Amino acid sequence: MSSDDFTAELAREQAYVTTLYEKLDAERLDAQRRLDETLRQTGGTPQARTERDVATTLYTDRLAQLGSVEQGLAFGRLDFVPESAEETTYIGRLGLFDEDDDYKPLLVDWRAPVARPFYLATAASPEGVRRRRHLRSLTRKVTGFDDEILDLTAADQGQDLGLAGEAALLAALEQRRTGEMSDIVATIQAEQDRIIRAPLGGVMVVQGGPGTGKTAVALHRAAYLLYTHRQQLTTRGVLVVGPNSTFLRYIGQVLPSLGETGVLLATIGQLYPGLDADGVEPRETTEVKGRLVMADVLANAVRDRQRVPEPVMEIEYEHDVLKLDRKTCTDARTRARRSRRPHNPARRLFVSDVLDALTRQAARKLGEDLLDGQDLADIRAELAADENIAAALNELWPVLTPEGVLDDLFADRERLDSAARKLLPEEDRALLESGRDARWTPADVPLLDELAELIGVDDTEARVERKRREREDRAYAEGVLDILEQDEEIIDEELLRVSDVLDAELFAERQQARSELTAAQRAAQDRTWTFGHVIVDEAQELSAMDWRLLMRRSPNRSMTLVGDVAQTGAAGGARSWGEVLSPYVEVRWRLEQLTVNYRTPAEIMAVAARVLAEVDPALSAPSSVRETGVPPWSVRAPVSELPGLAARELSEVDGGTVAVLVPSGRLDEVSALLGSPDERLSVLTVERAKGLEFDSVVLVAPDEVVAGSPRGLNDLYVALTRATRRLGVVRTGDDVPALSVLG
Ligand SMILES: Nc1ncnc2c1ncn2[C@@H]1O[C@H](COP(=O)(O)OP(=O)(O)OP(=O)(O)O)[C@@H](O)[C@H]1O
Repeated sequence: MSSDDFTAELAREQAYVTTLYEKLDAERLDAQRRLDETLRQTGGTPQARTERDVATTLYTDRLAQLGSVEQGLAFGRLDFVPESAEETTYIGRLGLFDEDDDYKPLLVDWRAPVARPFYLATAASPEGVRRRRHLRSLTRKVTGFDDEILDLTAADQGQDLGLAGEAALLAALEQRRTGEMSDIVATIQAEQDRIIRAPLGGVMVVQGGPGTGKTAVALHRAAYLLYTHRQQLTTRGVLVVGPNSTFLRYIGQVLPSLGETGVLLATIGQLYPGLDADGVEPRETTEVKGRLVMADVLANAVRDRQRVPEPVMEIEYEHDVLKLDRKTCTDARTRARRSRRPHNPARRLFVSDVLDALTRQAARKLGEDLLDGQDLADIRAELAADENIAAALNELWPVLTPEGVLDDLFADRERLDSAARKLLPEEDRALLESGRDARWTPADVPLLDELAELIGVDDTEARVERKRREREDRAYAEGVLDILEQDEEIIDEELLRVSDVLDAELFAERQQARSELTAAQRAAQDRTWTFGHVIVDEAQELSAMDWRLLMRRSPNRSMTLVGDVAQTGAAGGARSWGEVLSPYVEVRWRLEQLTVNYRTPAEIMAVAARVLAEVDPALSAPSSVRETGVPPWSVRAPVSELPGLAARELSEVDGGTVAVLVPSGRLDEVSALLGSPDERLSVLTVERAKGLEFDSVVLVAPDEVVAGSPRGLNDLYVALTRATRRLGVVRTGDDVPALSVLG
């Protein structure tokens, strides 16, 4: 294309894109006007109010969505071959239609079926597409475009990796990293697209090496599923689980940039309402807590709290003594246990049987034959209200809380031994011991969740309280509305402005009430919430106990699990997907693989591949899409030289990000040394860097990373594959044979 032709074509694209933004602005105004109108309506029947709430939600969501697509609204264009039904289709972040022209699509949402050829068409299989164009833009200005002509003469384009829109893809990959992940909606590749659009039901595992876009794919899949199954999924919500809060912050913007705000992002440590478990503990302790056998340990711990007298318990009652013997209590306990109810609800049966026995005893003392049924009921009620008897019942079958049981278990060696002696060897039990009220760690959360199941947390009171608060809020809102209505009848024009102010306050309150009702937020407060779909990133890190918790949140087993067994760092993490999943779905899960590495350049991957071969010769590293021409470097130097090395890297990446990755034992030392005011520089352990990426990575003391855990080589592999442009290794101790290529 000549430069004149290019300029003219760019102007045409600009004109079209400008009309799209005009349309977007008009839609925003319209949604805002409708929202204002809805919020201004007052009073009415309860049904009218409910309808108003629904409309408020609808317009607020629409406004948020329209606000989120400002950058890169339209990013693609397809021109079809002349004989096809379509001619030209623009692809963008959401759908826009022309109401004046029979709702002709002006812009097609990337998730709509008609947009698919944009991601799938190849020269060999063009799907009716003649030309695919990627539009580049900055704010609302179109700055350029890249074309691909899809005819067979171009069939060898995209080399053997089969890349679509290669120029646009490479341009995206070469961008400096900002510390926040960005969406890939303009350059999704065919192998990724198939995963993003896979059917909703069932368990799908996406296995792929580092940088193959697993995280990106998982998030775009969430957006796709919400678009395609909106009705079903907005009520139950979608849960995305990530390995830690650093990671969640890193990915936090992707879904909002795709117009989706209703997804719950959480770590396992956040999946027990009311807790944000972020305590730290030795790796070995985490491993023991994650073992499946802990479910039996906890079941024993709860059973141990259901006691019987040895052999008799004497209770003072009204200047007399009542006796509870072992047999009576054992029978009551057996009946309560056989009910298969959890501990707290089963308590009612135990208490009832014991009270019956005590009532009979007290009646005998009073001369049984003289008493009628009413007398017996009165005695029973008195016994039930007696403090000593309540204390005895509490000793035998206490009301429990998950937190209380777990705290007691880990702080009291006798309890721990009793529950775990036959299940865990002495050294593992020692690892579980902690001080009372120790900070909860992420590994405690599935244990608390398991206990909540065993104990059956009685949330009746909380529920009643919630209902009461809802009623109060509603009554308050109605009161304000009534006042407004009366005022509006009597006040003159000028004073109406006062009611406008009041309206605004009320609107704000309604907004708050509405947001409290999103599925994601309700789910966050409710342990028993089950999600419409569950997505797990870095799924290889989860322990057997983590999986039990997640499966409870997904009884319909509609799940997308993304991860890489070669990157497993957790001692209790996955070695094979089958092993992890078979207890829950047997063989009913499907595997998808991603094979192209979009992050790490070939020069760095060559080093990482050698480490992978040592982890397991059967595993193969993904192929890199690009080379940088910059070989990784390696020096032997003391850590005192790190400030200089880090500064050099910062200037090399010219505004990009640098991470200094350290073995966990050196985190404090190196952080203090680098004490960086520059937010583009971070010091992280390899564990924390999992899932993240940086323009440049400096790995310190690789030998200590390898020696630091039973899966040290996996950790080394993770560390080497975090860089998008430059990699350096600072050796302080022994050489690591797997890195010998670096010299
Ligand atoms: N189709 C694509 N277009 C543009 N960028 C892409 C594409 N696919 C992946 N990327 C980019 O490649 C990088 C790696 O992606 P991502 O973090 O999702 O990989 P991953 O498989 O989760 O890696 P890891 O296993 O190391 O955590 C990201 O910067 C992502 O934006």
